[in-house]
Amino acid sequence: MNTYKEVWTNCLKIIKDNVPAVSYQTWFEPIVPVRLDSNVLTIQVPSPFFYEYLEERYIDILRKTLRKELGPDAKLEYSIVMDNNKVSNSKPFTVRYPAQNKTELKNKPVPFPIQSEGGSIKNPFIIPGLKKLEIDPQLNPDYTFANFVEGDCNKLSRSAGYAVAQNPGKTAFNPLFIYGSSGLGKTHLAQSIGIEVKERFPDKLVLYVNANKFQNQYVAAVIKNEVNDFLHFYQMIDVLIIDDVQEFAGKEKTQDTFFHIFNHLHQSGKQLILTSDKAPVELQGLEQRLLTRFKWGLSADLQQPDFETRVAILKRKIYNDGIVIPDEVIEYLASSITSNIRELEGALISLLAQATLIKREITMDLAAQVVERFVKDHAKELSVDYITKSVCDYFNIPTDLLSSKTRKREIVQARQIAMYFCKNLTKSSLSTIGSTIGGKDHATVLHAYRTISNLIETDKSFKLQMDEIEKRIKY
Ligand SMILES: Nc1ncnc2c1ncn2[C@@H]1O[C@H](COP(=O)(O)OP(=O)(O)OP(=O)(O)O)[C@@H](O)[C@H]1O
Repeated sequence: MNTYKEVWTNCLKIIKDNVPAVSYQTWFEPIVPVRLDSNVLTIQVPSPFFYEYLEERYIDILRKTLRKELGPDAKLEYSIVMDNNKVSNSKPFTVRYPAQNKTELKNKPVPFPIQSEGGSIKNPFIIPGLKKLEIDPQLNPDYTFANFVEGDCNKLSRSAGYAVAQNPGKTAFNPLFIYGSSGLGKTHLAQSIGIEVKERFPDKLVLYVNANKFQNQYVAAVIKNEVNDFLHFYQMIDVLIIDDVQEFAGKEKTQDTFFHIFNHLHQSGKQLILTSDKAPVELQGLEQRLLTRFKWGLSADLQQPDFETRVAILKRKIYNDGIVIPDEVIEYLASSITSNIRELEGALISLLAQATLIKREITMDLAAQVVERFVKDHAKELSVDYITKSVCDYFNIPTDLLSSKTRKREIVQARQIAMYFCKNLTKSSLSTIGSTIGGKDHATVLHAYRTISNLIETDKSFKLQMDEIEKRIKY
């Protein structure tokens, strides 16, 4: 029989080959194996957040490796050592996986979270020395105002963005909150502002960061005990652009930290630009005090472009790429793909690739083939809201009932099914799925996922029903 250390070392060997090096260092190296009681391995982790993160991101690989070592009944227990500075009672306590009841965790003061996925912001923690501080603003040079075609769908947002770029921090549009569905130009517009500010005011510190990356950096700072440096760094920025703030949903500590950064920057007359897939009033899982602040400046939406704007966007792209395409083909593309500019561009790129590969002229015939395939492949952009609605339609229940507190069996199961499909068919995190569907936490989503997976494996008629729902969602 292997000792607990050997078991864990064997698990680590497999895990190391299967997760990125930086994640391995961050999430697996700090783990200390503490005991093995028949098939139950206990590992010690530094905080509840650590445990939650492992459960959310790495539970599959943990389960597989552990079963390989200890057989199909392998179990994992966590011993969570609280930070001595922050918790009076530092006695470790254990949570048995699968941990469905988080009250034990919730009642303990939770130290700041941890983690790093090797965020790509270069030198995020440079301390200003004698020389002027410089940071890489993380801007895509193609995302300029010149390349952002104006139409009725984006007039207000674009002109507000332009005004902000002329006078960052000094207009009433602070924060500037840009929202709209996927692929309608939020990132492009937000980055245009950053590029314009850099051109007009080269000394201003501009930084673009996606909300997930911000969260990862924050967590990494906590691990390394560098939260002060993290705050200091962000509080120095003159124009801070945070993309996809809906991703902060359910991440309370990150929201808390962002709240402090927001206040500091706003009070110091610095500019904040935020993007989101929903208007502030519709955002779920975000603290009220943040939502209130998001509404302080201007909330401007991006809508679906009309036909003329879609044609203009394609023409701009073709012109930038130095290519010539017959007008009728451009118009055909613009009339076939209507709701998402990213997909419109994608279809154009596919068409160019096809023409190059098979050395054929770009004709209407070729365009029709490409569009047909493209529309099929990108039939639907699946979102948590869309999936929830599809599941509710299938069971013929109102969507708001799914988010209610009812314990009625069929509602609970419909909710679990919606969560299952959201985890499988979208890139949303468990926290985001949970907070969108009834304000639940990530553990509830994980539990739902496991319950439904088990049912699919064991109950044939349930599986058939699930196949039918999936078809409805996808086609
Ligand atoms: N008005 C526009 N003019 C020219 N190009 C545009 C315009 N709007 C969007 N695009 C292009 O469409 C693509 C998708 O835009 P972007 O990534 O900014 O969308 P998004 O709203 O941020 O999407 P998501 O929410 O999925 O991140 C980009 O290549 C962008 O350059």
